[in-house]
Amino acid sequence: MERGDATSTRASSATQITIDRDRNQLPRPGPRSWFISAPTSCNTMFSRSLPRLAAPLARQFTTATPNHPVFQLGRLNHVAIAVPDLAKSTAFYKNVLGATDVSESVALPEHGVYTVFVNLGNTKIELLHPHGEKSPIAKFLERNQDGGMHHICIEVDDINAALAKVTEMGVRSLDKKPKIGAHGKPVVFLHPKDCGGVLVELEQA
Ligand SMILES: C[C@@H](C(=O)O)C(=O)SCCNC(=O)CCNC(=O)[C@H](O)C(C)(C)COP(=O)(O)OP(=O)(O)OC[C@H]1O[C@@H](n2cnc3c(N)ncnc32)[C@H](O)[C@@H]1OP(=O)(O)O
Repeated sequence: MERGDATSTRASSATQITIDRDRNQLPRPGPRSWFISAPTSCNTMFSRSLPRLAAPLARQFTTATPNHPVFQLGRLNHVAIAVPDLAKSTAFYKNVLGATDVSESVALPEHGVYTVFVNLGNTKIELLHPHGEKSPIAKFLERNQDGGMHHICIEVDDINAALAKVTEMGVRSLDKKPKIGAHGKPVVFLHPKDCGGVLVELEQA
């Protein structure tokens, strides 16, 4: 069922949600299931976005207990760009665009990348270059030989709560547990196919 079908199949949606809540479980993860499954934490948002739904259904949502801890989304930490030539791309931001706060190249073998951070003040650009033969960005660079935008990183205040919520809503994370990312803080990556075609990194701020 697509999001636009919600009002026309109101009765079946309500039944589904009630069954899921009563079993204390949510619908199985699957493509786009998080648009329609309305887990308990989104109940207020869901009911606001469909104000014409019957009032008893909205009240039923707001009294339910979330199955996961609550977390807050923060600012955009960085936009990562995979590049075939790290020195050349660093020079572009430094010498052509005039960036003044540019880090040295740092090897992160546990992530299979070298990174350079270009600090713009309001956010950062992370230049990524493959490190080692099993780099997770190698295939990406094979497909995008001039380089390209690889992921975005958004801060959260509680990475475990964020991971629990996205998992509950059917979004695949690429690791079962958070890893320590480029800033020495826990991170998780979310599958680009579940995030509108963009690889999304969440970082605990
Ligand atoms: C240091 C740290 C930090 O900032 O803290 C980092 O940056 S580490 C940065 C490097 N680490 C990571 O990226 C870790 C998470 N990444 C991964 O686990 C992987 O790279 C995946 C995202 C699962 C992709 O894996 P893999 O390349 O083996 O899969 P694949 O080539 O078969 O791709 C599967 C589908 O996803 C798409 N796809 C692959 N990478 C993508 C990306 N970056 N953005 C958007 N779409 C992407 C492909 O086009 C393909 O779509 P089609 O099927 O339609 O063709």
